[in-house]
Amino acid sequence: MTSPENQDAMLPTPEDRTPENAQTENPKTSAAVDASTAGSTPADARSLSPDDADLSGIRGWLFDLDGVLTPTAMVHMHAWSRLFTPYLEQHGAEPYTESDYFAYIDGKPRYDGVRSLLESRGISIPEGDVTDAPDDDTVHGLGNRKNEAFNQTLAEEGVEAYPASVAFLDAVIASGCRVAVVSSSKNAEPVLAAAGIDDRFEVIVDGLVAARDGIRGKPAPDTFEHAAELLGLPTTACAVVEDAESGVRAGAEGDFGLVVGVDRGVGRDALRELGADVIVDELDELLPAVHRAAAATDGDASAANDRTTASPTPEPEPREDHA
Ligand SMILES: O=P(O)(O)OC[C@H]1O[C@@H](O)[C@H](O)[C@@H](O)[C@@H]1O
Repeated sequence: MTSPENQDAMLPTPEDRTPENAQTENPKTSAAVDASTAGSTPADARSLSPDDADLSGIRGWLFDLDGVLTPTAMVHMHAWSRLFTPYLEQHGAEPYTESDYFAYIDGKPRYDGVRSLLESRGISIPEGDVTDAPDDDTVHGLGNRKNEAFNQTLAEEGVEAYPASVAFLDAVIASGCRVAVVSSSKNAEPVLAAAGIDDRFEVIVDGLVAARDGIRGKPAPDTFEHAAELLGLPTTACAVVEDAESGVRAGAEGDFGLVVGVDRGVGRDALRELGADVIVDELDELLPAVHRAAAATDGDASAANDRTTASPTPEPEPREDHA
């Protein structure tokens, strides 16, 4: 079993990111974002610190999985590298780097990741279909090859959830919030089960659900919106929790109450510019805000209770009729 700590140690830092992969477009401002400025805080930074976050209107939490709840972004990353490092070499293309993962693949549905990376190298191959064998030279064949590598690592190493994410998850559940997982991965259920946290979620919208129901994947907000609907909550009462560029874009694009960016390597400035409202390194930084919101709700409830149990309002004195 690989511990989250060990996997964390392998995570790329913002410094590992190259300027060329960090060029993104802010869906809210349409401004070009250059994450090579990571480390400096723009003067107009609008993201709240976790200490200032007001969670009082939030009744549902929509969690991404890989990189937010479990360190499986690393497992995906390695599986993609096992696919594309030899593949690009064989095609005489620019070598595959970790930066390519963040720029073209992270958070997106499997075959969208393949298309996006191949497009970046000007390589065009047939689409094929999901039944393609892993050694077929098609978009689906390559995706299936990557999936074999992913499942092999998962079986060999297992997965442990991030302890801080589990602490946060349990705190929001205890505070009465509803929770869902929203993942592009078709392997979300086995990953949640391997991490022992599958029983905590009442709703799971994963790559299988999206493909079955024809829901657009991240960076479109649709899978998050679908999860809010299944929870029976308006999107404005839900918070999106994401670590990937495509996922934060999806959250910013929708009308959600809050977008929390977890910095696992994308970089704080890039997350902020993509539309994250609050940025943390670990989710337990938001525990004080959860407790504050729960205390305020309890306070409201007991005040309402006091009002209903207080002695009834006396009948008004009969008005003297001076007419
Ligand atoms: O191939 P899967 O398991 O369906 O996953 C698709 C994608 O799922 C996302 O959650 C990951 O961030 C990506 O790295 C991954 O490629």
